[in-house]
Amino acid sequence: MAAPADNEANHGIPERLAKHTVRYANCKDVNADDLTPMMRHYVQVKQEYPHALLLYRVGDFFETFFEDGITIARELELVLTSKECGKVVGRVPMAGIPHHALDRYCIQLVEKGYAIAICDQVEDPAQAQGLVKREVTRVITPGTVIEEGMLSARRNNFLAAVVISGQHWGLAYADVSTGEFFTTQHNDLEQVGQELMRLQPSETLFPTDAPDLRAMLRPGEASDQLPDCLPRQFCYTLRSQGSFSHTEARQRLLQTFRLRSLEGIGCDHLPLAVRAAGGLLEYLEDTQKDTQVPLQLLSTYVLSDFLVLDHQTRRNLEITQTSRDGTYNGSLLWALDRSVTAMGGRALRRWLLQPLLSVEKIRDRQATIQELVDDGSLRTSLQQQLKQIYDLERLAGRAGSGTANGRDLVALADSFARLPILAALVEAVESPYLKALQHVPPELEKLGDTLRSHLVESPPLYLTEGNLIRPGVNADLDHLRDQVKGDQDWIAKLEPAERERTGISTLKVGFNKAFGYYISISRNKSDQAPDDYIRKQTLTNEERYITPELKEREARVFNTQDEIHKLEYEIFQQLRELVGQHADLIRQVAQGVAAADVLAGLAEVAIYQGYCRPEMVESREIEIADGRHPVVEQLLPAGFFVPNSTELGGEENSKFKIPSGKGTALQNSENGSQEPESSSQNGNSEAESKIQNPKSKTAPLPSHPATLTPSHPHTLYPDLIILTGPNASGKSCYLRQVGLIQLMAQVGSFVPASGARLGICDRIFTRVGAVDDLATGQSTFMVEMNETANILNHASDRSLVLLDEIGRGTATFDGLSIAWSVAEYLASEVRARTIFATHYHELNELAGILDNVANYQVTVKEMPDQIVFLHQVRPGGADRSYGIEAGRLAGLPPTVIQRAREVMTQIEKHSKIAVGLRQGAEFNGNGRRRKRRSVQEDPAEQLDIFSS
Ligand SMILES: Nc1ncnc2c1ncn2[C@@H]1O[C@H](COP(=O)(O)OP(=O)(O)OP(=O)(O)O)[C@@H](O)[C@H]1O
Repeated sequence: MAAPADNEANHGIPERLAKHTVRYANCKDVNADDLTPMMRHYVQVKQEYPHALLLYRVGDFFETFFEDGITIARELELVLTSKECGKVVGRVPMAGIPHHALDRYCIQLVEKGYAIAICDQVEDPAQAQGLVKREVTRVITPGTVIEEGMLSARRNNFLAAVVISGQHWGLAYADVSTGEFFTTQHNDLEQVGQELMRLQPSETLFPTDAPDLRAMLRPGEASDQLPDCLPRQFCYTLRSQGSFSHTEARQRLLQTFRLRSLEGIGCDHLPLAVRAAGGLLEYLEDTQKDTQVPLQLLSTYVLSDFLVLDHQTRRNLEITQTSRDGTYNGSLLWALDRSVTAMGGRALRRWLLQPLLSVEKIRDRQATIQELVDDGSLRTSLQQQLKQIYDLERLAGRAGSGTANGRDLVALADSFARLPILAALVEAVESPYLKALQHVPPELEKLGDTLRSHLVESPPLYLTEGNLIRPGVNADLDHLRDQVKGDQDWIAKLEPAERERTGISTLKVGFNKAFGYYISISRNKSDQAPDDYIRKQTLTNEERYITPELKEREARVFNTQDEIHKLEYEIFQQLRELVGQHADLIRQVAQGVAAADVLAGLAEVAIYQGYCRPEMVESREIEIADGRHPVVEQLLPAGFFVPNSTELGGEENSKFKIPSGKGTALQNSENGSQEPESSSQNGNSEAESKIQNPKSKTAPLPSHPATLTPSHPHTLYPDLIILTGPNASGKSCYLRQVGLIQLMAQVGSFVPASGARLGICDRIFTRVGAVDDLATGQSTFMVEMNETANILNHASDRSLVLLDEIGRGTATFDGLSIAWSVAEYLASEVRARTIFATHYHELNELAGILDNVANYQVTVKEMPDQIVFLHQVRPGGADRSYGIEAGRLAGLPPTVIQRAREVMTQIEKHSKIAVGLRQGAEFNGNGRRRKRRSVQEDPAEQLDIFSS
């Protein structure tokens, strides 16, 4: 036996508890025979749930003892006390929570990544002979929560399972509260982490041979059981290999979904996907006990079915949260979410993280938005109706798992009642997502009628206290209620009747908890009490009596009420089961409602923010006229955002071009060596740019890319844009704006531009200024290089690559050299559509060498004592950085500024670039990109950048 605990250093027990001479802090150290029967039972149950905090019902509290007591006291800031456990064991640590506050405390524990086993009393303590019978009725883990109060309404709560074999992996994930259940398999180990990062699962199951099979690793907790490819910031539950074996997993899937083969759900040939999905189901069976949740039929997906966004890109584009502080406000989701239901909110989040590749599917979404943009009254009526639809997905889940209460079922019935109204509203629509609402399954209408006819309008929160079921539903119930009413009426009339019988006008009938009903007579009249009165209690001024009939009636009222409550609960359970049987159908309808909600919201944003419907094409071009950043423009006062156009990746026979004369139109000249436009000569003043801004809160919405007009058939769009400009001029903003517009378009949304014609991208990559990754001990430069390597190794000519500053974290020459060769490789080998923002003006030389590279700059206006940012993207490379100017404005001492200017002049005078195109970088097939300048023959000279 281990040494008893005696101080804080050993067991983390606060000093005040140590005073109580706690001898054992861990229940494993205690000999169970030395404990009282209840504590022995506690220790036995704890042994079955070593991975969970065991909350053990004692009276009105859920108590925790030993190490769990110490943990919850610390995590929930509760008073840690102790319980006497007999002579041998002495006092043991104890902390408890009131039973009515269970949910509240469970939320906190689950959020901190703990699993909780709830051991409740399963018999009435009043009836119990000896120790009250207790059982674990539920295990709550972060990924299996279904309780409303523990979930965030507008985001999914995913439970994932991962199986790895060599470089191959299978991943299944489910949202137990909504029933979604997916699986996939892939052969690149790097991608498993990316997929987990997309899902942000609350809990991930991982099979292992480790002896401590049920261990739960809280976020950040180290373990040699986890392979390096799994991100450590999630909560992992280690499971035994058994349930993840192919035979067992496959069998479980077939049984659960009553299938003969897995072919129909597309994973028959994906053993790792099957193993992950089967293992996940087994975990649910193991933890959910009586509250087994029905999941929807498993569906198989393929990573490459969707636009691939790696974690960095999701972070850099700030899709669901800002990169600076992780908040929702300021994210793309924040800018676009006008959904009115929780289901819509969750769906939009999923859509943004999984944009589409199919032009057809995108057009279906666009067509729906278009219809809702064109018909404003349809949209507002639709949204009004949608607002009254509750969270069908989760309500169906709670009904299926037997945790729904009366209010949940009434909410479902009310929601079903909205469906025919929605169907009538969309009677004459054309677009696919709205058409889907036209059909209301008759089963749901019938179910709604049943719920309404059975349940009272406002049921109570608790299910065992009656008042749930309407009269006329059940003859027995009506009879029992009549009986109670008869007795209650008799009791109500007793007072006047007894006053008359006894002649005592002050006689009263009262009730208290100890005696129930009684007849009260003041003491000076007590001699007039009739003979059949039985004295029960004497107070200073009154005598209290009962009569045999009063007690008989009273007992009947209580007993019958108990019967009524039981019967009502039974009827309610039948109703709940009936709803549970319809869970799949309800969820199908819910998905249609959620999609319509998302699209109505996107239509609203499109109108109020002046978005256009992008033309989606299969080819490579990205043409955006007067594009805007969807978030920054909402953060700035209306009209302040300066729109900028983009042309990238067009083919030779591109049919459209942005008309010249538009202040910000980008055109690549044939020879790629435009004269950089002097910043101070820029045509548009700041004021002009504001006037040109098409964004207006009330601007009519162009339904087609109106400003894209047929152009010269041989217009060349660059594949790579070198974007220069001073600090804070708007380079990053422009870069992100292009990425966000492309992403929004592939989600099916309209986009912040006056016109857009966009080829489908397979992936969007971004690399923006990194910070040191202290967690992995990587320097800024190494993080940057890792991200860049990932891009170069995975990008294709269908990718969009957005690079913001490469090579800044090392010596200038190293950085410039890397930046140059990365740009060159992307333009000549990969041909990805790329925007490369940089302060290395030397990169502008590349446009003179490669046909598919063009230079653009973000312009500023130089004033005598300040720089005015015009935020306009114009052809040409910036000739200076204004970095020294920025330093001056920031307050660097004049001598430092002066000296910096001298040094810069020297460097500029003595440096030249002597870089040719690297050997072997032949242009591919179409003959469009020709080598402009031959490779320097002398390899030493090729490396000689900035040589004096
Ligand atoms: N098109 C625009 N219209 C109006 N304001 C803009 C525009 N683009 C950027 N801005 C404003 O300018 C600020 C600086 O922009 P951004 O961070 O993109 O500059 P940058 O050129 O990338 O700077 P640095 O080189 O220092 O990283 C933004 O926060 C935004 O408020």
